[in-house]
Amino acid sequence: MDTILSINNLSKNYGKLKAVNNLSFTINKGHVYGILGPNGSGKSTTLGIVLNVVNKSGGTYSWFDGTITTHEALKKVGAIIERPNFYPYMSAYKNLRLVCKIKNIDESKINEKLELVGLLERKDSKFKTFSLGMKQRLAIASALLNDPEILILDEPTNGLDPQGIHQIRDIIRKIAGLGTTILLASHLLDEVEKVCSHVVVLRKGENLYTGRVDEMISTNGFFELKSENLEALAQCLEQHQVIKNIKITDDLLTAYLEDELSAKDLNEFLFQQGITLTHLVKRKESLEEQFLQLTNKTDH
Ligand SMILES: Nc1ncnc2c1ncn2[C@@H]1O[C@H](COP(=O)(O)OP(=O)(O)OP(=O)(O)O)[C@@H](O)[C@H]1O
Repeated sequence: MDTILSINNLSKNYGKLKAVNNLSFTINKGHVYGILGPNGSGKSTTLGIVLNVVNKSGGTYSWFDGTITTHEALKKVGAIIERPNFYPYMSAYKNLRLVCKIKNIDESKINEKLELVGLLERKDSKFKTFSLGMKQRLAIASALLNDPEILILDEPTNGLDPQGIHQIRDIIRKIAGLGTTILLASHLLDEVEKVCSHVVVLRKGENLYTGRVDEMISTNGFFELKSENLEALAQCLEQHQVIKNIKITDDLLTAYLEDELSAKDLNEFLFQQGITLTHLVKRKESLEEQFLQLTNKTDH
């Protein structure tokens, strides 16, 4: 598998503050990666380091297996790490034409990228007439002009209205579908869940989880159960080997699983013990619950 970026034990200190603490992860071609963490967890600092705008304190990173210099590598990277900034009185098209001139890119790409972000019809409108969402989409088009190997976005939907958020997420998925690797930083769990295939979870600069988003839900899940006799139900479940522990809240019993157990098998087992359920739902923790668990675990 082609490696786009590998980060090894990367650290950044601001005085005593460890903004990034011994962080390691690898980005492979063709996936959508999320760096997920609350505000101040070190997402922007990490992006700043690999984009060569923030100096690291320790560790290493290498682009494209270290086969080319960082300077050359960054020519294959499209990044938006600040609010989009273009000339307000110039049209979208003319702004992108200027970017092409500066970066020595063929102008023929402009229409294709404007189309991709849904702005082709507005190409002659002045930048200052654009909504925030349109400005962000123009920034994405601009970052894609040189067909980068990877697109890096820092909080791409910050400040946008629901429709704007939806459009940006659709565009990110579309770009990924065309084969571009994506790395996005976000503090929004559902954004990562909806857009990314892989995630690096950060808290106070430390890596709490790295892996596939779907595998992050690593537990076997739990059952939510109700019965007219909760006491008897609880006693019965305690004898079941696969039930790890039980929690009762009002009339709802939650039974956490240590191993695989189907709803059918549990229902049969309870019925044989003379217990009739009035409610049976099998659930897995959402990424949000999992994320909260991960962040709580290290909260001393
Ligand atoms: N130039 C700086 N000088 C001192 N401290 C800094 C500097 N830049 C960032 N920090 C601190 O480093 C930590 C990580 O900040 P960073 O911006 O990387 O986090 P983040 O996860 O991107 O959060 P946000 O979404 O709020 O930007 C924070 O505690 C922040 O205050």
